[in-house]
Amino acid sequence: MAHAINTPSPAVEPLLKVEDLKLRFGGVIALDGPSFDIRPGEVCGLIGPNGAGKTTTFNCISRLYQPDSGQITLDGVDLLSVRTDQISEYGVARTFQNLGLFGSMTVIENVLAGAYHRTKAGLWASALGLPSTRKEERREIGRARELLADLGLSDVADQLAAGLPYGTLKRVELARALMAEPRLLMLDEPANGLIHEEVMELATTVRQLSKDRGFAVLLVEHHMAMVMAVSDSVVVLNFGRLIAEGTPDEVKNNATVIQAYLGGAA
Ligand SMILES: Nc1ncnc2c1ncn2[C@@H]1O[C@H](COP(=O)(O)OP(=O)(O)OP(=O)(O)O)[C@@H](O)[C@H]1O
Repeated sequence: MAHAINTPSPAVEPLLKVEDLKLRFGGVIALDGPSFDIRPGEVCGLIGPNGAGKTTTFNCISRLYQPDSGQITLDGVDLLSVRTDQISEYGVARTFQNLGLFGSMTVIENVLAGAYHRTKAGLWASALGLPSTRKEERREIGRARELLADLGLSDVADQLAAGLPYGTLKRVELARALMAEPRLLMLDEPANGLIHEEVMELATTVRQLSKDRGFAVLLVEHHMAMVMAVSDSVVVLNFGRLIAEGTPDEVKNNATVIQAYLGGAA
């Protein structure tokens, strides 16, 4: 079966390694040493009760926060020495809880904006319409149209983003992140604002694209059905510490996890 063949094997070297992260905000210990790995083509769900440290971990990896100590490496590269505005060059793409799209641009223009760090010419040369950039631009437009087709968005490609249904915009944002051809895609609560059917559809799409294209996914999400459906591995935090890690089934049946979600201390 495709699923069994594509599920990452433990023999594959991790792409992302997070080791012993510590971060304190004044008197609050937000992260108290979690460590975990994600392999290429693997979807990793990061869960935990409110205040567990999920967003803080996400923000350390996406370089919005600098941990007090610990290590984060992507394919051996020290991500902690990389600035937020450089992470896409290292193969990390992310989506935002409140959509980072431009309403006054068309869907395809928004998706193309995800590619500019990859083009040799860059945004300004393209804006000036220099002949040397036109060939590259045509290639990028072709890629954007393919991605839009993969995400079922061909019909809205030339429409303005403003006014499109929220579920559609979530897919546009995903397409834009994938335009950068990331090795690690980071999703920040993608289920937010979607109805259950849309969430499960998005879960299937993310899982399929990750397997087909071989990129890893870090998913921070409260929607348990989505996390359990999409993840190869699940990492559970509570009070800034890693309390469990395993397959969705292992984590679902873990007594410490159940206790943490019922409100008790781990
Ligand atoms: N910028 C900040 N300043 C001060 N404290 C913070 C900051 N960011 C997070 N914290 C604290 O760090 C702890 C971990 O927060 P974090 O947002 O990472 O948890 P979370 O698991 O994402 O929670 P939620 O599910 O509610 O979003 C919490 O106690 C939170 O109040």
